[in-house]
Amino acid sequence: MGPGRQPKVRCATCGTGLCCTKVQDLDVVLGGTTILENVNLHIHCGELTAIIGANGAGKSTLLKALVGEVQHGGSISYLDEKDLHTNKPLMGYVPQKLEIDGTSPTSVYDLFAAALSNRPVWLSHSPKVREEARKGLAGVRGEHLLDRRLGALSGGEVQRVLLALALQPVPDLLLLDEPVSGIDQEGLKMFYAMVSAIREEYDLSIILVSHDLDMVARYADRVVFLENRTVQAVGPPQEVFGNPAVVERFGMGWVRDFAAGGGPDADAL
Ligand SMILES: Nc1ncnc2c1ncn2[C@@H]1O[C@H](COP(=O)(O)OP(=O)(O)OP(=O)(O)O)[C@@H](O)[C@H]1O
Repeated sequence: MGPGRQPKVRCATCGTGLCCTKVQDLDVVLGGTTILENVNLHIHCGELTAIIGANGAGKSTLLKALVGEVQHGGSISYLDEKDLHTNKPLMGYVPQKLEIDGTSPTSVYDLFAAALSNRPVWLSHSPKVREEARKGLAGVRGEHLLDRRLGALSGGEVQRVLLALALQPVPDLLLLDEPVSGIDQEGLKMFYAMVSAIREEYDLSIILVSHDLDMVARYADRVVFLENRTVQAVGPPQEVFGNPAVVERFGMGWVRDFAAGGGPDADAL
């Protein structure tokens, strides 16, 4: 946890941390189709919660509902240290993909300048803004990307830049939609290592949509399994990966081994 964010108030329901997010009876209807229904979740502060499920299960839609990008029924409430209930936690969001015009002259620094300063991006900025941008990128091992054009970045580099931006300033809730394409295995490992480091450093909730069960087993504190439009299982990885519905969905031998205490081979990750 970061030095400036010491827990003072504990969530009355779970007692695990400073803040938490409660999702109650959430549903989402898009284009006349019910995508999510009756979703109930309690997201704990200081934890990395991974959302897993088959393609089309509604994982990205759940993140979009949390961030307010799609309308939903039910309620999402947030408990924080100041007033105990607020509907406006500070959110950081990294989408699954971002359409970037490959020919655009916009640089990574332009993005940071827009986020960090009140001045129009085409005007010059103080060295302080540049230094803050450099520091932010250094946190995701991306210092060298500062003056690169956005359109010239690889998928993994874009994700790192977006992750650094999502931490300006450090949010209460960090929502990450893992990209399904454009990132190689090394890039994915680096992404998870960075997310894990962020969880260690700051007292915030991280909600991560993931397609990589090995990484989830290794890094997540809590796993949410979505299927048939709702939450089918929630709990620590050990518990959720032992759930018959999860074993059936993913059909992976190690899921059972993991539940039995074996776990994925760390060297293979
Ligand atoms: N705007 C929309 N209008 C209608 N249906 C939509 C809309 N957006 C998403 N959907 C549908 O909602 C369902 C859930 O989509 P979502 O992207 O949330 O799934 P997901 O679990 O994140 O999938 P993936 O693992 O493939 O990324 C899909 O069937 C998708 O086609």
